[in-house]
Amino acid sequence: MGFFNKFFSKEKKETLDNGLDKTRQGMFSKLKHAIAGKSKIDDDVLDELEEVFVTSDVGVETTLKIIDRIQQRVARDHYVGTSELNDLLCDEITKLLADNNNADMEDFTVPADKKPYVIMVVGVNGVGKTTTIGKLAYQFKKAGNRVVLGAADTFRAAADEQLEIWGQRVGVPVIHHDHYEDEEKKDPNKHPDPAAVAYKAVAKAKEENADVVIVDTAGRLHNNVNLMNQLTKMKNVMKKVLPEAPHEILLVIDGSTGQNAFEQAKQFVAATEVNALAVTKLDGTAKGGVVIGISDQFQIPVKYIGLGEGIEDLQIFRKNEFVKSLFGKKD
Ligand SMILES: Nc1nc2c(ncn2[C@@H]2O[C@H](COP(=O)(O)OP(=O)(O)OP(=O)(O)O)[C@@H](O)[C@H]2O)c(=O)[nH]1
Repeated sequence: MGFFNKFFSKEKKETLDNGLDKTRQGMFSKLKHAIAGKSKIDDDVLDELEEVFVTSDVGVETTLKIIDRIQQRVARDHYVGTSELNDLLCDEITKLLADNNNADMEDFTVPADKKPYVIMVVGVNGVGKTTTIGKLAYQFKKAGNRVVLGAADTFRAAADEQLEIWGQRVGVPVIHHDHYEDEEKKDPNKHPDPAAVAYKAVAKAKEENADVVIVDTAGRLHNNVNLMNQLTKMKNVMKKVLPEAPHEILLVIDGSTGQNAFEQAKQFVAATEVNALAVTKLDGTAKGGVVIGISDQFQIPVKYIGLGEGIEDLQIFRKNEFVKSLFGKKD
């Protein structure tokens, strides 16, 4: 599908229920199988349950926590029938996620006392970084904010162009490196300094009294040290314009890669001070359980979830709604 068609062919945004369809169906069929012929939650059912969650990409540690909680409930309430399992799981997983103390965001607003609010977006190539930036810009603008984008992924020429298209689509300015519009200076072997773009973007946002500036970064460098050095340089340069910048380092991870998403998150969290997460591509995958594990394992809030390619297909992650949707519960 062409780049533009992705936006325009979508008539309405994905609902959470639609987006999580595959994950829900996958988990349900496994759960059904796990309790087939059983009326009571016993050790065998718990063993099966463990397998269901591990194979649904929830991750081993988080799975063990869930099983432990169910075990305690069963011990406390003596006889718990398998018919109650769904409610029990929904209840305990919601509580587990609430335990990490990360309050859900209310809406797409940025703190009024941090102006411009600087978001640096990190993640490996192809996870949906640029798309997430475009969707975020759309939501922030819709909420009445003035938005500036910074195309600081100077390692891939296409990244610039893609962000420019998003900027035009949303109607927000995109700050590029100096070579961007100067054909003569374009040299595929020379990468303009991403830190210079980050600086320009924050300076422009400050000058224009913008509310939020979202800065893209390169997805992959030759090694972790390089990546870390570059991200550090970008942060330091932004601080020259605004000492408290960046306020947010948003790591974008691809939920459809399941356990790989965990590994990516681990590496980035070790390399830089990630303080917010976005998990993309939850539509069309049965691996959505990974959000439960990620939310539990990293003491970093999952702020956003990507549920499709359209401009409106980014939602605020609300633990309660997410778990309810996953277990097919209606209010
Ligand atoms: N189904 C689905 N596709 C998505 C989602 N988010 C992004 N994509 C698609 O994933 C592909 C990669 O997205 P990009 O935004 O280009 O990824 P990136 O991380 O910026 O990657 P580079 O531009 O290669 O650095 C695109 O085809 C997007 O349309 C999502 O939530 N759901």
